[in-house]
Amino acid sequence: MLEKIVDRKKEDLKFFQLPRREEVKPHSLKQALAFAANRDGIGLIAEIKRASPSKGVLAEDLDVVERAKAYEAGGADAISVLTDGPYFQGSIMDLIAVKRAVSVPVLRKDFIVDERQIEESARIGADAILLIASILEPDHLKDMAEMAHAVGLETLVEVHTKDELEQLLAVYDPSLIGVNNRNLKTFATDTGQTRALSDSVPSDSFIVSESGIHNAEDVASVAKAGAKAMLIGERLVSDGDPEKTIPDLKKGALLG
Ligand SMILES: O=P(O)(O)OC[C@@H](O)[C@@H](O)c1c[nH]c2ccccc12
Repeated sequence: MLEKIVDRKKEDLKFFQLPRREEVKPHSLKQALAFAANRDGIGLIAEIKRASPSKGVLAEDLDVVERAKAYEAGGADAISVLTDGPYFQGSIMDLIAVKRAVSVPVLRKDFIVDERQIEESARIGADAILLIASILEPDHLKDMAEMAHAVGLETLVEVHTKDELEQLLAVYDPSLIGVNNRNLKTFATDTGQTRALSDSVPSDSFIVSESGIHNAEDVASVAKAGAKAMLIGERLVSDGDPEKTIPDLKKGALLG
């Protein structure tokens, strides 16, 4: 599946055009998450996605601006916006609209494989981008991260397995490491993955646990495993009252 997504991305990049630059104020993802980890025990990146390859349509008629404002009002420390069109029904317009509407940092979630997407991310006002270790060779990932930093973007580097993490750490030491709890072959999620990888993460890196977090027990488990932040999509995108759900989820960090 990941291969299919990346092939389609490369195909679409043949028609790439740079958007005009948004005049927006930058906000640091890392600072926001570190602040929240101290205050609440864990930081939260709340995600906006209409659909996903594993679950199909989650929220087709989603009003992304209204949802982003509700996330912010509920206490989300940052917002992630899926900008992939073919598989997640998102677009850079979603990110532009969200960034204009909130004052928490905004993460661009996409399949970044080409340096032009980095300049694009900076122009649309993203504060940070996701770089996925399973689609970029370690050296390439390092180059892309450095290019991103040079244009003022922060990076969240996502790994799925211990092997991937160790190969990456041999060449590059990211300060924000996302552990994806989703097995990309089966799509199954297991929050235990965060625990399985946390010992291999350098102590000065910040762990963001991603995927499959649905309730306060899941939050407690990833917090105990050493995650300083979590990325939650599905659970929040279809929630009737995210302003109430977000504080309830965060309380999980104080359990057990
Ligand atoms: O909806 P969930 O299970 O809460 O997961 C959110 C997020 O982790 C997931 O959307 C994600 C993690 N890594 C990605 C890479 C690309 C697209 C999406 C993702």
